[in-house]
Amino acid sequence: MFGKLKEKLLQTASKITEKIYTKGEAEEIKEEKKKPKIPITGLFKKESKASVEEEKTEPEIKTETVIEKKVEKEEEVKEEEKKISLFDRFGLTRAIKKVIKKEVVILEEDIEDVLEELEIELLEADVALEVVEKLIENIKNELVGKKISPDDDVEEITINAVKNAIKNILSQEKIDIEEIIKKNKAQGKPTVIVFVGINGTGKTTTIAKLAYKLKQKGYSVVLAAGDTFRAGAIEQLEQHAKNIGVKVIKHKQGADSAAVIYDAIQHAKARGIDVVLADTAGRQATNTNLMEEIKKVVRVTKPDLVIFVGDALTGNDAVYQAEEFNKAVDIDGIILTKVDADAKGGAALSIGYAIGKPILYLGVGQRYSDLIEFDADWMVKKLFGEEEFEFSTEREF
Ligand SMILES: Nc1nc2c(ncn2[C@@H]2O[C@H](COP(=O)(O)OP(=O)(O)OP(=O)(O)O)[C@@H](O)[C@H]2O)c(=O)[nH]1
Repeated sequence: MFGKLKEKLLQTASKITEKIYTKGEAEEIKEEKKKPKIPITGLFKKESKASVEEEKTEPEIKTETVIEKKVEKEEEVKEEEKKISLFDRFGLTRAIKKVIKKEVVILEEDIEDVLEELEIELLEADVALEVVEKLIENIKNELVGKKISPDDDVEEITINAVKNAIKNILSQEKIDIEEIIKKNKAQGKPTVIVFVGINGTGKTTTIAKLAYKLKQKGYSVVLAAGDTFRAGAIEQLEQHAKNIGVKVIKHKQGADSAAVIYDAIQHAKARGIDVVLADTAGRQATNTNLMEEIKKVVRVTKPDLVIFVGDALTGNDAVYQAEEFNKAVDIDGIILTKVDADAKGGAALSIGYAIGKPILYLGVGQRYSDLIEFDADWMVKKLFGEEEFEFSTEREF
């Protein structure tokens, strides 16, 4: 996940580390690493005379056991010797570490060229320009002027500087959908969520995934077939609804989208249903008429949340579309789809910062369970290789 981005960020941290080593005239030292888990000494320890004597006085039947034990111990020793030599061969029991010999104060000129390279690479990874500029500024704020002494762990300082710079970009005010549902439930009303976005980003699919997730959490859900424009959209939503066991409120194709969603809300109120998830037709932000229509849908239905569904594969275009939809209907949050197919990761890093709204979930596949909650720490762990994410290629739709 986010392979390209991860590689560029880790490379930057390591290049800055090398700059500091050079400036601080670093030298290499050998340091003993933690011994492997098995207490090696325990295996080599000469058995005390007494214990050997004891074994000798053991009854005949035990002789076999003593010999077996000795063979077993020798085998363990051989095994361990093999491992030690392997460790030695790869130097895993001894680490080569660099330590700067004198204190270093990082100047902007020390890291300028590394950050210029990073700027180009991030743009190639589909990171929006304003996000690239902010990230570079954040790294400079973290490092320029920083004093590093010979006792400091240079690698840790540089990797943390890049991590903090990323975290700052990803830290938009989070929305807790369940909290909103519970609050509305207490007031006896459904939570209405309208999904907007351009064609083919995965709105219909994402609605089904969220309905599946909410149902698993014990909430009742009804879907509103508000995409009355695209041929087959209503049937597609109905199939998803059937697969996950929720109801769909629909009108004929071509009907007024706001009217369908309005009816779904009345249905939910009448039956005490917790959540209404409303689909809408995909539309280009440049299509003024269709943008006017989505404004009307939001005005009439007064949803608790307007969620923009963006396609991670479209990189900067997803950011542009999010900005346009945000101007038109003031979106509350983002769901980024097809992240499983997006090696670059630029949209995931950019879209929230560009419009100042949080990413709520990521779509990571074509199963109903392939919708995962998003937060800054989660993404930082993925970007800095502290956690891997296993995608599934299984398809449920
Ligand atoms: N790999 C992958 N495919 C996805 C994901 N989310 C949606 N898709 C696929 O994207 C395609 C479009 O999804 P839809 O839900 O039909 O898109 P839409 O936004 O409703 O499209 P319109 O109705 O034209 O607006 C489908 O083939 C989905 O299976 C995802 O997270 N990962």
